[in-house]
Amino acid sequence: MMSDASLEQSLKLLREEAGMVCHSASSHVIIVFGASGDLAKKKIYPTLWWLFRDKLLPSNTHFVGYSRSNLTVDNLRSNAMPYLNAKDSEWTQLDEFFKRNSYVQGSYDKPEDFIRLNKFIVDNFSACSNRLFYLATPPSQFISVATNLKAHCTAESDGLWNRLIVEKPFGKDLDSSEVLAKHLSSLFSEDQIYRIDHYLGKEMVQNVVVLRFANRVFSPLWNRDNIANVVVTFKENFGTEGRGGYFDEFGIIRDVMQNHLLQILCLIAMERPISMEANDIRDEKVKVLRCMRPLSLDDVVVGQYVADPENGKPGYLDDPTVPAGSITPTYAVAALYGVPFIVRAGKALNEKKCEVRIQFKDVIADILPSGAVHRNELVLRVQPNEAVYMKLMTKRPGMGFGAEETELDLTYNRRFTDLKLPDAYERLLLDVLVGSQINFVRTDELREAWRVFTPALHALESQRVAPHPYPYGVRNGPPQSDEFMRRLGFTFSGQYFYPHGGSGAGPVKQSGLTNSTEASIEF
Ligand SMILES: NC(=O)C1=CN([C@@H]2O[C@H](COP(=O)(O)OP(=O)(O)OC[C@H]3O[C@@H](n4cnc5c(N)ncnc54)[C@H](OP(=O)(O)O)[C@@H]3O)[C@@H](O)[C@H]2O)C=CC1
Ligand SMILES: O=C1O[C@H](COP(=O)(O)O)[C@@H](O)[C@H](O)[C@H]1O
Repeated sequence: MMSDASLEQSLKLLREEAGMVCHSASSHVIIVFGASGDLAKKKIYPTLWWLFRDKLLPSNTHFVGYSRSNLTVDNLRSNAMPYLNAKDSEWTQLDEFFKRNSYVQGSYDKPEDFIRLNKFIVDNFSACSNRLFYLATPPSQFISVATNLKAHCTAESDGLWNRLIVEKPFGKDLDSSEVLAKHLSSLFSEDQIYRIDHYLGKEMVQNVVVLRFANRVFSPLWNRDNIANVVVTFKENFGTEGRGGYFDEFGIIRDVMQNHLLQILCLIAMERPISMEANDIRDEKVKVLRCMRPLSLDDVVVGQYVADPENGKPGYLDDPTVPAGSITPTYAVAALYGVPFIVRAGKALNEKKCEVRIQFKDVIADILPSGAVHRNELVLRVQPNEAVYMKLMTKRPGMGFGAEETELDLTYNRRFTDLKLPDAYERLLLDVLVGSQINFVRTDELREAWRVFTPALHALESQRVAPHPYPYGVRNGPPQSDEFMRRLGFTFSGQYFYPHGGSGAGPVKQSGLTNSTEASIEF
């Protein structure tokens, strides 16, 4: 009788003879599920094109779009065209890119469609292809797509890999996220699953670890003895505008706060990881989350934008894709356990911006006149116009002896000229191709994130808490949010003056100030 080992060896030889074993990949195939959708046209196809154009992809890479719609590659191209930013001089290369594309129409739940997709890949490229599956479908399809992929469409030879990119939202609360996580992990191993949070691919978010751990000046100050509060802000100056169908089911907390802002916060709050390995960094992020107690209703203020007759902008409920009477929050500010950490996110505000603001505790300024000294702030501006600046006090230059608030300013586009920063998706897609999980969310991180937010989300929904109204275009959601932040210790002096223009255009003056002299105090 044959031993198990020799049986396995004989089978291997037979498979090799039949051409079923690959020693290494001869090509890479990137399969986009949900190729007809919004994300595909606005983010995924442009990213693939930029990576192709800049020759950052393995040479023999092919792209297969898959969705239920009856489409052609030409349709994919024209849908994505407005987002590709292709110059006239790049036209030939763009044609080359689309020649590498194909499209397969199929369902997300019928095994025969996935068998057909598999045959398409093997017939048109090679059985020896690494496969990257991008799940850009509505989350309701994740389970059936993953199940069918595993059963009928993965590369099944040693030496090849299958990787799965899963877009957010990863569930709607702790329970639904656990169901999804368990299902995916019954099919694919953790190192095959890439849960994408595109904020982790943004330049300034990537910079947090370097800024914190490569600079001696910050480490002794980075603790609750010196930091009064940390505010992580996400603002958009537009509303849902036709995307209400998706948004209304989730709301701003699930859309932005539980994922993007919490990830940034973890990088700000974590202890030094033992190395830059993906799991060492993610271990530290999980420790931060595990220290946080679950949010209750007292820890949040929610708002919903209403029409502003002065600027003619519509309210959330005026969006025809939003259900009548919806109480879904479009703005939220929450206090997370710790320093405190304040996270806030809102649609239809006065500007588009994402930043981290670290307010240091007040100095004992008893040798200076009262009110002359403002607390230091370190600001990491994620977007727009990446910048790191520290607001601090200096003597006003000249004969006088006034104290003036000014800044140490590292504005990227002034300091790093000719800089082309990669789009977050470009960086993250390359990470997946090289097998780096460093910028992706691990199952236990996700579980902890939902543990923190689920009680408040359930309470808001079960008690039908009405969000506070705020007019489209205001600075910080409903008036209750500034009050909430003040109670948590955030202070705003309103006297700072930045002469060069900031995230917006032109010189920046705070209310009541006309120039830097007025912002200083003589003594
Ligand atoms: N390198 C650069 O480009 C630099 C740019 N600047 C620019 O200078 C300007 C001022 O900078 P900075 O002091 O950091 O930012 P701001 O003065 O705009 O805001 C400081 C903080 O106070 C909040 N705030 C603003 N107004 C009020 C208010 N009336 N009541 C309560 N809170 C308020 C802000 O909230 P909210 O976010 O909601 O407004 C923010 O959290 C900005 O435009 C900035 O971009 C400054 C330094 C460097
Ligand atoms: O994930 C999301 O992010 C976008 C904002 O992304 P950005 O890179 O343009 O800042 C947000 O508009 C959207 O609602 C949300 O789902």
